[in-house]
Amino acid sequence: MKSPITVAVTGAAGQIGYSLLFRIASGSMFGPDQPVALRLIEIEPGMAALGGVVMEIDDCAFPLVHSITPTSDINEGFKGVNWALLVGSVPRKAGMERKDLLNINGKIFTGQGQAIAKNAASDVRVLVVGNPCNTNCLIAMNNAKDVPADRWFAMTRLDENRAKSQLAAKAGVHVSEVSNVAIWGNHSATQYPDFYNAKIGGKAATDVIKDEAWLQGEFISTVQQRGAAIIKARGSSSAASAANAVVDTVRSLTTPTPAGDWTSVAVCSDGSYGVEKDIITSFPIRSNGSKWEIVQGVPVNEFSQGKINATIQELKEERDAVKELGLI
Ligand SMILES: NC(=O)C1=CN([C@@H]2O[C@H](COP(=O)(O)OP(=O)(O)OC[C@H]3O[C@@H](n4cnc5c(N)ncnc54)[C@H](O)[C@@H]3O)[C@@H](O)[C@H]2O)C=CC1
Ligand SMILES: O=C([O-])CC(=O)C(=O)O
Repeated sequence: MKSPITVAVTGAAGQIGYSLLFRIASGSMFGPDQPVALRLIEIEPGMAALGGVVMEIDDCAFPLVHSITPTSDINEGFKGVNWALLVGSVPRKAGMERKDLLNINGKIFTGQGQAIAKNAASDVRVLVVGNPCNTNCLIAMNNAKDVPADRWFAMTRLDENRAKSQLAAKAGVHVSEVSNVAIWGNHSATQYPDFYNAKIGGKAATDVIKDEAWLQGEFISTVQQRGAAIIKARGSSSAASAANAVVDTVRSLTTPTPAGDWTSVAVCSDGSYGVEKDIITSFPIRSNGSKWEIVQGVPVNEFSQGKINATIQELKEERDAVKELGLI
């Protein structure tokens, strides 16, 4: 039996938590022979509901669950964690942009960054889901200077999965035929889902879908606005698909990327592709199972460059706003 991986999930009693915990516990995230120690973090008002979720995890009798620690104390919650999944925060409502949440959610991530630096395992990796996730990740990272920059991630995998699904539907093929979909920039309405480098059945997506006006227009806006469309339809923001994307993100970072493909996650920019350094922005990345790298040499044409510039500009503005708030 392997020794357990310790995973912290904040907002564990929330919508995403309710889908995510059972996927982690069943082995979907770390594999079918990897035990997990769950550290479930909630604010005090969420603790009663979290107690119910813990009862349900118990009632699944998962063979891989080594232990469950529900807590509202972040120092206890992040103790010894190898992975910290920062979900807990307020979701937006209809009519809001994700960055409207910065004032509400931003300050959560200063304390959590500090508590991670103080308590987590030396190999900790952190994935921020709570919105606006790129800039919340920037806040946490800047409040945890001892944790190297390559351990911080913010989630754009849901956007990648959405983009793949839209391309597959338009091309009339199964989604598994779609590869090399890069999301650039912010998890927001300015993100750029890059169809120029995407492949369908191994061919350039633009050779399979000949409708470039659709690709440049409706495709991009559908992906950018998908979160809002779900809020409108469901009355609350996407949860099961978000939890699924968390599982996909961690799996993609901890298992080798298939040859020739890449995946999307927001990481601390090292200046690749001329992007401002030290902001958290989505790139195409590859992993060998333990180390990841930004894929270099992906062609960026003039159209793509314009879209990337716009989303990076928004991230710089968000960074400046949180600097002004004293959060970084
Ligand atoms: N990056 C992405 O692709 C996506 C991000 N999200 C974001 O994820 C976040 C969570 O969404 P839901 O689970 O639907 O919200 P929710 O409101 O159902 O659950 C959030 C939970 O977090 C808890 N919480 C609040 N502050 C906390 C803190 N300081 N520490 C620990 N727990 C805290 C709340 O008590 C609540 O139980 C939202 O910010 C949402 O916008 C949602 C979908 C996709
Ligand atoms: O749109 C929202 O507020 C929730 C979210 O991040 C998404 O569904 O992509």
